Amino acid sequence: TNSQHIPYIQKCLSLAEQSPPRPTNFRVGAILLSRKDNDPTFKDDRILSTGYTMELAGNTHAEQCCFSNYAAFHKVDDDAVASVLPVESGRKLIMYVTMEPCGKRLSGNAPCAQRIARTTTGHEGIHKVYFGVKEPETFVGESEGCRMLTEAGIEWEHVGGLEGEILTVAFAGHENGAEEVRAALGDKEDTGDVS
Ligand SMILES: Nc1nc(=O)c(N)c(NC[C@H](O)[C@H](O)[C@H](O)COP(=O)(O)O)[nH]1
Ligand SMILES: [Zn+2]
Repeated sequence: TNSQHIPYIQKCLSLAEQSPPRPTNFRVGAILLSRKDNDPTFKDDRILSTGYTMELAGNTHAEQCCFSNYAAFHKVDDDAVASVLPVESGRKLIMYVTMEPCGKRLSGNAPCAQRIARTTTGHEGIHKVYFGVKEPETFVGESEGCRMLTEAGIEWEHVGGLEGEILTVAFAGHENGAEEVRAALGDKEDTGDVS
């Protein structure tokens, strides 16, 4: 069941709530952790880094800040973060994000799915990404993040149950945020069963 992932999505949501509201992006929170294989209790999880949208200067994304915070702690440039991520036999690197990592950014900055994929170039890197909601179509239409992760051989999983809370936080800086939340949630119903 995905209930064991909910506490992490909720922690990411608390991070997202620290993000300054803007109409030009979503407020998102991210956590990077190391998890022992075959440990369903998660009691040996090690949080490596966290990030939220615009935590760091400039037009920064939650996942981008998560990596950048980790790179800074280990005194390397952002683009060298893969080289300082832990590689431990019997453990995997896992990321939790309130929203599907972006596959395209209107700003043209490197999308987070690409940043996550790059951790596996020449290194073990991120094994799996859990997120609480697919990216709404507001900025880029049909989201590409999951496809990019799959192409990079990175697993991903949608952890359902908190979509309303996540979208309400994400859209807080938007002119008609509540309406956009309803629309985004409504999209889900369209794709759901037709009972
Ligand atoms: N996963 C994710 N984490 C974030 O921290 C964030 N802000 C977005 N947002 C996705 C959205 O598609 C982009 O915010 C817009 O496409 C505008 O692009 P910029 O953010 O200006 O580069 N998505
Ligand atoms: Zn992003």
